[in-house]
Amino acid sequence: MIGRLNHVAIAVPDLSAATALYRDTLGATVSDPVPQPEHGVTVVFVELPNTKIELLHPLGENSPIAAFLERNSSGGIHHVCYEVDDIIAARDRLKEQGARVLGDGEPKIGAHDKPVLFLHPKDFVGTLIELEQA
Ligand SMILES: C[C@@H](C(=O)O)C(=O)SCCNC(=O)CCNC(=O)[C@H](O)C(C)(C)COP(=O)(O)OP(=O)(O)OC[C@H]1O[C@@H](n2cnc3c(N)ncnc32)[C@H](O)[C@@H]1OP(=O)(O)O
Ligand SMILES: [Co+2]
Repeated sequence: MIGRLNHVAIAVPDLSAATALYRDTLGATVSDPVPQPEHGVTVVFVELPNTKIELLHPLGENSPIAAFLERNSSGGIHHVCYEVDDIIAARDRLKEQGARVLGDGEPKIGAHDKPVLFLHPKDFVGTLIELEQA
């Protein structure tokens, strides 16, 4: 069911410092910061030849990454995003199998203008999973 790795997301305490690290030290192509108010984060995209890295920083009062950054004060890998062909079929199959789909279970439009859903990290060996419709 899951297909390509779309991105790996890293939560960071200082977005401009993390962007400079990826651009200047690691020599990657990075985007400008893109606010995603629906998701409570600001995102910088790092383009790699075979995938993307998302640098995430909290946005607004109730950011879903705030508690994670409190626990991981220097930042850390926050989620991986896998592509699926049909996000509703994937969601229904996962729910049947007992996995917890986060939020209200309805896909939101993600950073790449495609529907996304998140799966509880405790149901997937300690890793938060994002599904994105390809
Ligand atoms: C823009 C978009 C896109 O790419 O299109 C994005 O990515 S938006 C990316 C931001 N959006 C999201 O992440 C949306 C989905 N995420 C969420 O709803 C939340 O982050 C949760 C996954 C529910 C976790 O929230 P929070 O940390 O406040 O809950 P909590 O403190 O009760 O944590 C419950 C347990 O899960 C663990 N836990 C929390 N976040 C985790 C993570 N990212 N990876 C692995 N484990 C994690 C905690 O350590 C804790 O374990 P213990 O009990 O053992 O201590
Ligand atoms: Co993401």
